[in-house]
Amino acid sequence: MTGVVTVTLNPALDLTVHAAGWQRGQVNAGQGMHLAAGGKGVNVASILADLRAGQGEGVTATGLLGDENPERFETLLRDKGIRDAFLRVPGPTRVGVKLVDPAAQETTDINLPGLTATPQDLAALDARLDELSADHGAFVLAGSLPPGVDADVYVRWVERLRAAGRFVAVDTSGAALSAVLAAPVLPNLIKPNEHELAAALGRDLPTEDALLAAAHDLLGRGADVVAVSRGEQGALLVSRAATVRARPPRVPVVSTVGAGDAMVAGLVSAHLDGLSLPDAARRATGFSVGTITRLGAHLPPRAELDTLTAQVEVTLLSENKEFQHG
Ligand SMILES: Nc1ncnc2c1ncn2[C@@H]1O[C@H](COP(=O)(O)OP(=O)(O)OP(=O)(O)O)[C@@H](O)[C@H]1O
Ligand SMILES: O=P(O)(O)OC[C@@]1(O)O[C@H](CO)[C@@H](O)[C@@H]1O
Repeated sequence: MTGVVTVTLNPALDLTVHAAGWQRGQVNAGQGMHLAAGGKGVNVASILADLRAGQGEGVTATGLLGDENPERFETLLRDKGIRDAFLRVPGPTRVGVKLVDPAAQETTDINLPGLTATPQDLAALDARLDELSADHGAFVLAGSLPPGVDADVYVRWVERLRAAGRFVAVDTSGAALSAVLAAPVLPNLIKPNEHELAAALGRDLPTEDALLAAAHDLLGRGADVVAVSRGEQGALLVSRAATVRARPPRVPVVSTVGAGDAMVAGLVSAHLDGLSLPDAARRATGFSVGTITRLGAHLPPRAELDTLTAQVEVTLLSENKEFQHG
């Protein structure tokens, strides 16, 4: 059972505005804009489909999608061969503003709350997840929660899916991440960035050692892989078999939106392909770097991706032979 389901409770139409040297509180000139379907799970599905060279077969995207502006989502999913299992809910999907300053190679995000989910929407999504879990092996629960959703929704789904023997990855933030990290059953894979992890645990994690200690603590409590991403500094990854640091090469950044989602897609595909942690770290970092060299969550062509992936610097910080093949 190899199919992957990505779940996006709070998708977003990403409005990327390029404004070189823009200044807060000033009148700024923009050079261009781009509107694209996004949201973390949508982006993960998009990257996974690219990995299969446009044959998204085996990738299913679900969640809650506003029925007033679904066209860009429907087109993306259709073009990439991703199965559209989104429930339609009344109203417009939120817009996410991504202000890119190409000169500073910096992206500023303004994420809106999204459509309020009703208890009926959530019950219907529960039922859809049950259906999908019958014949899909891996689930990615990604992104923020829209209004109306309890912070422990991912906790419930992680418990249910893991009890059914499914592989579950979670990438979220805020109260939803705090709830996931405090739950008795952890996801197989967790990918917070360093700031999200510190905020969710309610303490500073100012050093690599502090981040690694926090990640190891989550392994001890049942996660299989914890990947802490650190923007241009790369990522720290831990499993029971190894502890790894991955550093990306320097690349011309077009937009960092989707960098973390590409990393999640890389790690999930690495799990499905049975890669070791160092190889998974290399693949996932290659995906992230490839994604930030273009607009939207898309992998570059194969040759370019391979070149970037070969330039990722992977350092094995420690290994545990007992679990090498675990
Ligand atoms: N400026 C950059 N230069 C090179 N690589 C980068 C840069 N920003 C991000 N990356 C790569 O992308 C990975 C994930 O980035 P980051 O830690 O910013 O994730 P994130 O905060 O979850 O991202 P997002 O929420 O925007 O998708 C990093 O580990 C790194 O490999
Ligand atoms: O509000 P969330 O769900 O945390 O983040 C939403 C979002 O920033 O995440 C994606 C990039 O990771 C974007 O496509 C989207 O706008």
